[in-house]
Amino acid sequence: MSTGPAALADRRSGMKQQLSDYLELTKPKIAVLLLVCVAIAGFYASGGQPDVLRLINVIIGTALVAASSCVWNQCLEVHADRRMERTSRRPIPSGRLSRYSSAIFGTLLGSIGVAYLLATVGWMPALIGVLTWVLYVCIYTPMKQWTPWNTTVGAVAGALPMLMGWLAVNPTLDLKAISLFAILFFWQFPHFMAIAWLYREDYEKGGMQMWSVVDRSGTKAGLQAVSGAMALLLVSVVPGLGYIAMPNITYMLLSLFGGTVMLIASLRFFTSRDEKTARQLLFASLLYLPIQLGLLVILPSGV
Ligand code: HEM
Ligand SMILES: CC(C)=CCC/C(C)=C/CC/C(C)=C/COP(=O)(O)OP(=O)(O)O
Repeated sequence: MSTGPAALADRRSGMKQQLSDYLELTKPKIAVLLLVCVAIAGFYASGGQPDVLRLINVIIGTALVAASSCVWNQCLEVHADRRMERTSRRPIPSGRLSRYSSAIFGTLLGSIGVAYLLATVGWMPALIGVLTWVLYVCIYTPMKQWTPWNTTVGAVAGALPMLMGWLAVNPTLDLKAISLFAILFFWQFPHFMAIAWLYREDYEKGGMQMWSVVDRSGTKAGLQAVSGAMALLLVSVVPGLGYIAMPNITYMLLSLFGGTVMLIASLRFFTSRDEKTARQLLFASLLYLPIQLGLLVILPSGV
């Protein structure tokens, strides 16, 4: 084996590339927003006075289990990912990482994550973590090839981590916990229908049965976005109700405003269905979620 400076530099850059490939497998951008949501759920569940260590622990455990689910998702979807432009350069379809080593990596992440959750925040968040993993990897992932209802199942998997954050600090799932779950659940319809429309040709190539593929006119994707945004507008107000005698009016008004922006963006997408309205809706969705949930941190008196 060559040990000259050039060979050493080559080996170092190869290792760097591998590390960045393994990181890419965990879909870190989605994970960041998801973990912000988990943190806010935990903060909100504690009535604004969180046990910081428990909060950090549930974030770490959820990050590991979510990363594992994303790795396994890509191990199972390699053939479809290879056919789609958006995903063809991912580490497994492009041949930079093997399916085998990725599956081992995903299994390690998941096992450590579940053990970590069990050891630090108890069995309830750990159980929801396992259920979410199974829902995402074993049900949602294959379902994408069968039916457009896959998004509804994916949205349950996307929203369940809210309950992990909640249950880590509060063992009772009440109306506020359910409203947090519902906010994240309904948010995903406008978020994803914009994406499903933008990448409809790609999804078709990958054999994915999204609403934008089974109905090429885009009417059904538009309707799903608008229905999701309407439901989102309604449920986002619920955390402001607090005790009936003391509703958090500021929170409720700001929620109505944010929800209306999402609804208008969804309606524009429904009526025009072009690149511009879809991109605007996707952008609005990515801005809306951290702001909406941030209101629960800034204006906690509605708890
Ligand atoms: C049915 C559920 C969901 C589906 C099918 C979905 C799908 C996707 C896809 C395909 C992209 C990539 C878009 C692109 O490359 O332009 C994306 C972007 C994104 N998603 Fe979702 N998503 C879902 C739920 C979620 C959830 C629950 C979160 C976090 C709370 C989330 C956060 C994000 C973020 C932050 C981005 C932008 C990342 C980037 O720029 O690559 N998504 N989503
Ligand atoms: C704790 C735990 C297990 C959390 C998992 C939560 C999680 C990763 C939710 C993601 C929601 C979702 C359906 C994303 C899109 O995946 P996709 O497969 O449609 O995206 P792709 O086409 O880019 O691969």
